[in-house]
Amino acid sequence: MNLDREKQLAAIEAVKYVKSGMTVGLGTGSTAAHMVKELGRLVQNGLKIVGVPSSENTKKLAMELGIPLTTLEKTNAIDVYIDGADEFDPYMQLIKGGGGALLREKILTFNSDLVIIIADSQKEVKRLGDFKLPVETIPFATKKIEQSLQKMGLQPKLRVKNDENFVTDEGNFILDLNIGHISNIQLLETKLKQIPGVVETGLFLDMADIIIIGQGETTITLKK
Ligand SMILES: O=C(CO)[C@H](O)[C@H](O)COP(=O)(O)O
Repeated sequence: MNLDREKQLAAIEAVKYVKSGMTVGLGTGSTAAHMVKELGRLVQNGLKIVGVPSSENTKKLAMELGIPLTTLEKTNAIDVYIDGADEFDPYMQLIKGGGGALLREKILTFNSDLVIIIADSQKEVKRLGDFKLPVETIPFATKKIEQSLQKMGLQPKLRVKNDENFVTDEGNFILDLNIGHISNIQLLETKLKQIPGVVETGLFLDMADIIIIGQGETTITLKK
């Protein structure tokens, strides 16, 4: 099974929803990078779009490919947002944030008319929770949040990169939580958001309209 090829096929399929004149939200990660590259190719061939990147990495890639960009504050509406996911379940609920861009990703998702998730076949799970749930936290509060989450049995782990705390594009930290196969995911989201200093979680509940999954040499599409 070639997972990278599956990501690419899902990305190519998703880009078919993009038409000239649209404002397109650009996700982050290796699957989203395939989508940005495909859009770049189409832009070279005359597609007229404006992109809103969800991270500095995606911004850099899109600029290299000649995709015109704007910012969220300057745009009226995002027609379609395309991004990857770390896990999705049969109810189209997601865990995102493995790449650390969950805050901007969730903001773009919330502000988009159509949300398309693209994934390789390994991202599909019966129940969310094998992937460690990323939670973005304000540095000032992170130690205390960590203690609260420890008491909740969620085994928080401060994300580290190159021996330093991982810092998001918004200047925050990330705690990765072991949520297990928790039954009430909505309640967990509510509880996490109630902790002062928690900026956002990687639970994307009821946010995806379409999920396109690469499966071998083909794709499968789930719709809400
Ligand atoms: O949420 C994300 C980044 O914050 C990514 O979409 C998620 O981590 C999937 O990444 P990849 O496509 O590389 O598997």
